[in-house]
Amino acid sequence: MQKKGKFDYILLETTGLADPGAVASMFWVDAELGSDIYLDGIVSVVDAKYALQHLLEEKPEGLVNEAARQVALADVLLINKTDLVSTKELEDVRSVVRSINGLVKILETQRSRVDLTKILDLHAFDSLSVKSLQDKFTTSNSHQHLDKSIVTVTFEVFGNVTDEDLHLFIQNLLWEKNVKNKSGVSMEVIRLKGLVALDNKQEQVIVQGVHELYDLEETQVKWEGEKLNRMVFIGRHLDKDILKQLFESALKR
Ligand SMILES: Nc1nc2c(ncn2[C@@H]2O[C@H](COP(=O)(O)OP(=O)(O)OP(=O)(O)O)[C@@H](O)[C@H]2O)c(=O)[nH]1
Repeated sequence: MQKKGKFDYILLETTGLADPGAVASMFWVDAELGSDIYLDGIVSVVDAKYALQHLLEEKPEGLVNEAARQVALADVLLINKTDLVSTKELEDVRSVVRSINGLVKILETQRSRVDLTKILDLHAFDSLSVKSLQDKFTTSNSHQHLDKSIVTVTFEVFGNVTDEDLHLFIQNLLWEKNVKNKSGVSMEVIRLKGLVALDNKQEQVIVQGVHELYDLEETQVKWEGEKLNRMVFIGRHLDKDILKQLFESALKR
């Protein structure tokens, strides 16, 4: 790529089978490194007609369903070709997408025609997303449609956590992968978002994670009243009760 001056925006289209998480991780640069580039957000497109077939396809043990992974990582999801399906079929696609990713913003399109302001400048990875995280947090937890499927798990817990205990909680999940579900299978977190209360900070802190990368960012928003930590996990083999218990035990007594 050669161009004088700065780019306004870089849109990177991956191949159909790509894992967007791996690509996103490369661009998710630490703000302190002073890079001009920041990761704005991940947009995925599914075809209304074939989405269910692809999303619900069971892959052999150990293999991931790429379509479901792309939905899991998306900040915005276009359900395209809505003219080719009935209202009921569209509703089914929407509900499966929602069960995989409880945070994603869904847009329904024909010929992928979309208002650009809805897919650019998302700020999905920075502290500006606090408001939207709060708004979205009302989403309920997904019920699993398949045992091995990707789901969204959310919970809220009052309290404070120390910096160290929060890092330990996240690292056990993302790095050590030693947090297991009730069947003894390690939980696999693909995307993580949270609003947390650190014991030594007045402001709300946002946690973001993609694959094994994660980041804590202090926001400008001060806590008011009781501090309610909100966590969202998207991944496989997740168990809400165990995750919540673990987070609770990380909180300061
Ligand atoms: N009926 C209908 N057809 C569409 C729509 N959007 C795209 N198509 C048609 O679908 C065909 C395939 O286009 P796409 O599915 O967009 O193909 P693509 O995503 O570029 O293909 P890959 O990158 O290989 O996945 C083309 O003939 C398009 O004109 C739509 O909303 N409705």
